Order: sequence, then C-alpha cells, then structure tokens
Amino acid sequence: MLTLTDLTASYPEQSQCFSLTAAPGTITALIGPSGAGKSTLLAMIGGFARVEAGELHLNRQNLLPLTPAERPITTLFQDNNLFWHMTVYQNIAIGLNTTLKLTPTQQQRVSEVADKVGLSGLLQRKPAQLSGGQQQRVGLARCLVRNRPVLLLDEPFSALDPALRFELLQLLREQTDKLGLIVLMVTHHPAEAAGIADQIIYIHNGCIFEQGDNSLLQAPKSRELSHYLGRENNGE
Ligand SMILES: Nc1ncnc2c1ncn2[C@@H]1O[C@H](COP(=O)(O)OP(=O)(O)OP(=O)(O)O)[C@@H](O)[C@H]1O
Repeated sequence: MLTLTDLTASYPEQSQCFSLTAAPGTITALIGPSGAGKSTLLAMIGGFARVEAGELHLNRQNLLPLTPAERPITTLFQDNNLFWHMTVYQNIAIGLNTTLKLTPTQQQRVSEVADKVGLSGLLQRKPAQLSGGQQQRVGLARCLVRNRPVLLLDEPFSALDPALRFELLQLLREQTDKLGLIVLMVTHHPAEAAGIADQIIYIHNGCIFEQGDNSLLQAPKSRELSHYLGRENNGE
C-alpha cells in the first residue's frame, strides 16, 4: 500500500498538501484544472520535488530519505525521454542498466516485456521509425522492465489520438492487474479515467477536493468539480 499523509510542498504562489492511499493492482487517476498541483504530487512521490512536511510510505518503508533512483518507483512523462539514436531494444534495456550491458536474464526480461506491450517485431528500429503510439509503448516498456511496484504516469498518452489512447490505457490496465502495480496517473480526460481507474482524485488549488470511484464523475459533490467537468452547478 502506498500511503501519503499530509505530504506538503510549499511554493511561493501555492502550498499543496495531499493524503491518500493506493493499493497494489489499482489505478488512481488524478484530475483537476491546470496548475492545481497534479504534477507536483507525482514529483513529490518520485523524489523530484522538495517535500516540506508529511509522510510517504510504501508499506512500512519511509520513502522520503531515498533519492529518486533508490525509490521503488518509476515515472513515465508525456515526453517519454526516448533516445533517438538508440534502437527500441536499447531504449528498453536502458531502464535496467544505463551502460546497456545486460546479463542473459536481463536480456530475456527485455524481450518478454517488449512482447507484452506488442513491440517484439520492432526491437531493431529507431524511435523515429515508430508511430506515436508505438513510441509510448517503448516508454511504458522501459518503465515495466524495471519491475518496480509503483508506476507514476504524467499525462503519458495525451498527445495520442483517442483510439490509440484507449489501446494504451487497456494495456496499462492489463499490466496493472497482472503485475499488481500501484499506478497513479495524471489525466486531462476524466471520461477515460472513469473507464479504467479504480479511484479518482480531484485536485483543486493544491489539495484533494473529492475522491472516490467512478460515480464521483456522475454525481460530483462540489461546485468546483462540477465546473471542472463542464456541468451546471448542482445547486448546492
Ligand atoms: N518548481 C516550482 N517552483 C515554484 N512553483 C511551482 C513549481 N512547480 C510548480 N509550481 C506551482 O505549483 C502549482 C501547481 O503546479 P503543477 O504543475 O503541479 O500543476 P498541474 O495540476 O500539474 O498543472 P498542469 O495540468 O497544467 O500540468 C502552480 O501554481 C505552479 O506554478
């Protein structure tokens, strides 16, 4: 279980404070207006943003003293950080070892993960020879090959067309279930989030305003969430 207790970032314009839990095998979608604090939340968990106060645990392990590389976490950003001069195989392998010198077992693992995400026939290509959806699959494969229990996704599929986004979200759902991953995903597409997420968290002005399952989007309690979803005020 990933547990955040009053995890706080303090920026000059906005302070942000989050408490939540996320279980293995679940996807938590983070939604909310631009500037609400979604990326900051992921950055604090990943170790890329300064934490002012609060606690962050995976099971009983305190993650705050750990550097990003030491945390049992991997992050996929929208700009998937592919290396354009390397092959697909190397782009995945670099998730395991930055020198690309892999043991036979690690090489086997790269092939297995590539297979899982539907890239097995494309391992010798360069990213420029792939479609946008295939490039994102490479980014996802690089995260999965690391075999870390927590996966953070910051709008990874938002530049893709709806059909490809849907395909990658299905793939994500499948891998989350199979591997028992704890996935936190920022998305600007609430309806899609509702399609695959177990838990939806609405962030507004640096804090969690509402959280729940998919029904949250059918019946928002706050004006803020209604407004964000583009609905009329519900009269409260
Ligand atoms: N390094 C930083 N230094 C100072 N302020 C920051 C920093 N990073 C983010 N902020 C501020 O924190 C607030 C939340 O930003 P954040 O990027 O987390 O929002 P977001 O919900 O991810 O937005 P978007 O959907 O546009 O990506 C904003 O007011 C932003 O200006």
